[in-house]
Amino acid sequence: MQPLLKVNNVNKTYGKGTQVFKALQNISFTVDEGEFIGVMGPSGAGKSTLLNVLATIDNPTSGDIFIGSDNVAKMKDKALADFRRDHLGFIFQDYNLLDSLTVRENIVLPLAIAKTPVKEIDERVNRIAETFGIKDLLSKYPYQISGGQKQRTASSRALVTTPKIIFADEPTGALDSKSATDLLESLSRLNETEQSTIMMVTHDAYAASFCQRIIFIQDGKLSKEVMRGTQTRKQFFQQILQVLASIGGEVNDVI
Ligand SMILES: Nc1ncnc2c1ncn2[C@@H]1O[C@H](COP(=O)(O)OP(=O)(O)OP(=O)(O)O)[C@@H](O)[C@H]1O
Repeated sequence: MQPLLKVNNVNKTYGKGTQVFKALQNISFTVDEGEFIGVMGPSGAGKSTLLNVLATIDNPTSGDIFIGSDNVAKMKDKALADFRRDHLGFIFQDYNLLDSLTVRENIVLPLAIAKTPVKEIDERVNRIAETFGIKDLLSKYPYQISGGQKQRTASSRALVTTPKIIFADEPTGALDSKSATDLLESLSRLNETEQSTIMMVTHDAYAASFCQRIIFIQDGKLSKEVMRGTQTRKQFFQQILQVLASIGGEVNDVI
């Protein structure tokens, strides 16, 4: 597998003068194409900051971030906005759906902006709605569907443009356990069948156990890394709990 994401010596500081706070310090790692990688760590460790910097939502203070052959850390605003629209997908905890649009219209939005032909739009929407199990909901409005269904709609919208990489920040944070499992299984399936590259921040060991690899952040630095390898998901879950206990992260002991 080729590295798709290359992070070299990334630093992020907030504030100025004596008020400087180092949220990320010398972060370096790579993510292969087709990997499903998790980011974990104690509250305030820098997980969301890292995701936001990699996802071009925030600028690093220094360092390089290659997505494919493009160094997004050095890109200017206009090029960055185009790159974000054309190559990146986002899933947030609070869905960010537009209430005045149907489920279908919400999913179609990024394709319509990219002026995709109608026939192709129909094919793509049907396929992604099938993957996320929301085909019967396409004509409903966000207020008519559950939180889990909203998140599967938001995930469909993030993936319908077949982005190079999907960034998910606590995507199961607001979901009940059944809805969380449905979402995580859909993401895993997509990762396996379409080789989608997914990076997910989560504080939840159960959600993390669906990943192939987890990197742990502590005080803005990379501290540990674990691979699922040939372990079952339950064995991986136990391993993640052990690492969390050793670094003082939150432990969410459900399976
Ligand atoms: N805009 C900002 N200005 C100053 N400090 C910030 C800013 N954003 C984040 N921080 C600080 O940077 C550190 C990392 O924050 P971040 O949100 O990345 O942590 P996290 O690991 O995602 O935490 P949580 O699990 O609680 O969401 C925290 O100490 C936070 O207070």
